Amino acid sequence: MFIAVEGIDGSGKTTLAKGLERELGRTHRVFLTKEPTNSSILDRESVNTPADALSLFFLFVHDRFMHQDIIERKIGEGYVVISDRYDLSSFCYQGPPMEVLFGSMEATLDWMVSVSRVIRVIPDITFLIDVDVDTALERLSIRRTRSAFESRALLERVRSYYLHMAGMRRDCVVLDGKVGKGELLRKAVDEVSRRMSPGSDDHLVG
Ligand SMILES: Nc1ncnc2c1ncn2[C@@H]1O[C@H](COP(=O)(O)OP(=O)(O)O)[C@@H](O)[C@H]1O
Ligand SMILES: Cc1cn([C@H]2C[C@H](O)[C@@H](COP(=O)(O)OP(=O)(O)O)O2)c(=O)[nH]c1=O
Repeated sequence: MFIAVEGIDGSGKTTLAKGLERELGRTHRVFLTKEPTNSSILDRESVNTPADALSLFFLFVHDRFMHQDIIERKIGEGYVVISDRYDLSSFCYQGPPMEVLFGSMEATLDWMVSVSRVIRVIPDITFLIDVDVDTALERLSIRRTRSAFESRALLERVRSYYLHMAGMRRDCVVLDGKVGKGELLRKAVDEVSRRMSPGSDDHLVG
């Protein structure tokens, strides 16, 4: 099984991904990973022009193109794979600054989804942790640095892209990120348990 955790910066992805690793790790072999795998992609001053977003989109898709082979291998070895961010991050972060090239969110996403067909390993479940931008930024304010992606206006657009994508993708499960960490984790674990077929033991610790 392949689980992705998505949401705006500060939504609680890393907390949930680690919680899932711990809880699912009681009964399954778990491989926790993240994107970008190549964090030098993030060493940029500005990401707001369409040209910046376009080159970033290709860099992130390339990073994922390589990453999917590792994920596929781990799934084949019987692991439950959890990725902190995956393909929705590219659509939802690079989409807003590129929208001017396509005229609408729908047209932008159509193009991105089409380019992203090179990514053949798609999550069984994508948890989208949905929180309002104020809450997310408040949580991030205790962090030392902020990435160039974390401006309020952009995060509002990113959130609306995420909610739109959730309506388009069958693997997407929207979780209310305002609930406490424990409750959020419980809901996610329940959802995973429901999706794992009852008799299946192919992910069990041997
Ligand atoms: N459900 C939650 N309720 C309250 N605070 C949370 C919750 N989940 C995470 N946090 C806190 O918010 C901050 C950002 O969480 P983190 O998991 O790093 O977010 P992300 O990976 O989405 O940027 C951390 O200080 C974390 O302890
Ligand atoms: C994977 C991916 C990440 N990003 C951005 C979103 C985040 O701001 C940043 C990831 O930074 P990271 O330091 O991993 O942060 P966080 O814990 O906040 O998720 O990269 C994209 O814009 N597109 C992508 O495809």
